[in-house]
Amino acid sequence: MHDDIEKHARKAATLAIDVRNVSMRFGAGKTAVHALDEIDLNVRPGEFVSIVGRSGCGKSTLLRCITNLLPPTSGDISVMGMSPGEYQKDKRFGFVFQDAALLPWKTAAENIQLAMQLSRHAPQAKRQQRVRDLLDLVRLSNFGNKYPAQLSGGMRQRVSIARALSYEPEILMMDEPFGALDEFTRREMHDELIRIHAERPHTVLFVTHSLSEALYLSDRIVVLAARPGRVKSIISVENPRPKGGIAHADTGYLRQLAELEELLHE
Ligand SMILES: Nc1ncnc2c1ncn2[C@@H]1O[C@H](COP(=O)(O)OP(=O)(O)OP(=O)(O)O)[C@@H](O)[C@H]1O
Repeated sequence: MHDDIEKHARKAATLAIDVRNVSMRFGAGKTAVHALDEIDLNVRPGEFVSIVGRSGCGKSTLLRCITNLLPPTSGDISVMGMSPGEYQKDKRFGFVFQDAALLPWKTAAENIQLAMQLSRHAPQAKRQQRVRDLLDLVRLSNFGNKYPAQLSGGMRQRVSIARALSYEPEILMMDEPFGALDEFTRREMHDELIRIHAERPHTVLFVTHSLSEALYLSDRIVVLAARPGRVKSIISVENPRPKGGIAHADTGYLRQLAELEELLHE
């Protein structure tokens, strides 16, 4: 028994995110929505894991449960060995959403600086240098004094990524971050994200509707099925991004893409 507890503690400490048997039901009786059903998944530190599935299969609900925005109806979640509530209080997740949600009356640099100020992360004297470093990281060194309306959609998402990284989160939660971008900008952002992840390794949980995006970016892909939302399959990407990205025409990539398509449409 004691061994079991110790084994579990060791396992929990080595996982960034550990979701065990999590179910989520909204409402009660006949109108209840069974959004998540006995979900099991884990993410190792530094791993890039995507969640894909049709609209309504519970992707955002799962993210909300993990980040303490929503208590699951049953099951256990631990984040770096802590409950989501403890983790959020102690460390904070980095968030990037589809809408960059920048304050329009503040410049790119001020938006990043404000996030640092609110999280009381870096000492005030160091904040300006940190903002410059982050703008460099997302390749916007010359745009720090521009307002969101003066930036393209891709640039706004770069600011949003810099803002999320400003308080050095261990875990980045990305919910359809490139969903509103055109295909060219989206691909450019994929390579940017791969580069940023290589320069500043952190754990990423990434929600997307795009199978090709998931395959291009991830180490593993969790495929959710809908009604109720459950894990249908977890796929290890054969040639994951640290090896320098995958050509979109690579045969392994195309085979895994077809496998994912089949899983989602069967
Ligand atoms: N607060 C809520 N109250 C009631 N039902 C909810 C609530 N939030 C989500 N749901 C329901 O739970 C299910 C899962 O929703 P969720 O938003 O997690 O799906 P999703 O996979 O993120 O969808 P999409 O890809 O369209 O963003 C849906 O049927 C949705 O209507």
